[in-house]
Amino acid sequence: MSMIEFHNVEKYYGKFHALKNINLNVDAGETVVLIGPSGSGKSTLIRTINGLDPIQSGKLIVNNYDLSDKKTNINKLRRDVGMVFQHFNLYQNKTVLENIMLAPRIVLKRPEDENHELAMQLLNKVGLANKADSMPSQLSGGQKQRIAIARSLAMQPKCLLFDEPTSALDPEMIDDVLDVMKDIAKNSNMTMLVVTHEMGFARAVADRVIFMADGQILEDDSTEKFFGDQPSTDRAREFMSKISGHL
Ligand SMILES: Nc1ncnc2c1ncn2[C@@H]1O[C@H](COP(=O)(O)OP(=O)(O)OP(=O)(O)O)[C@@H](O)[C@H]1O
Repeated sequence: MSMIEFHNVEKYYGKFHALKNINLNVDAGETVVLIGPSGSGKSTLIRTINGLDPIQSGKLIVNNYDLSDKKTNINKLRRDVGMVFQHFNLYQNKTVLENIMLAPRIVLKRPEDENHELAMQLLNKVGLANKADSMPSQLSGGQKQRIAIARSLAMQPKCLLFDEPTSALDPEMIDDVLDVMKDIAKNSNMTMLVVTHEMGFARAVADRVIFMADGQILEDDSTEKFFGDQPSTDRAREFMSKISGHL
């Protein structure tokens, strides 16, 4: 079953053509990694999926919601499609536990004891149960990102979008965050779309790798093909050789 379908999608920022004729299908439960040079449209593409960036033409269906139709209730869609950002976006004046419990309480009306129990389970899952009563400012970047992931998971979404979740982190923090993401990819049925330069993560858990350049999808390959054979386009081969230090 498809979770995400792009049909001939075009996106402009003013006159700038940011997404060009995007056709993409992601099945429920798939883990897909998006790579490509800076400015190629990766963030724009995943931000269209939960309606953060509107599209101008084509058809975009996410979890059976039609994002090409302006009447679609985006807030309902966002209950099922979570997003983890590069800069965490935690509520600074709320404790870690409150950060995780707030949206399920307000949006899902989850009963308080159940909400608390699930939040604590998620804190355990990301290895930060001892930080429940801390404020975000007391955490390292890697810890903040693990809390942001736990907060997204608390909504029990069907799909999670990650926009360069480790790019703002010190190198020694990155693996802790990637381990949490690998665990989700391996042990849940969630659909995951991840913009990242972490090729080790892509090799370990991605079903597919998508390479973008200049607002277009140039490669959409199985992980085995992308890393096993050479990518088929010159642009992707050139990109991979530039980042080979990270492999
Ligand atoms: N709000 C905006 N208004 C105008 N132009 C934008 C806006 N957001 C992005 N762009 C432009 O769209 C292009 C694609 O940006 P996007 O952030 O999607 O690229 P990216 O592949 O995610 O890059 P990076 O890896 O650097 O984050 C860039 O040229 C960028 O300058």
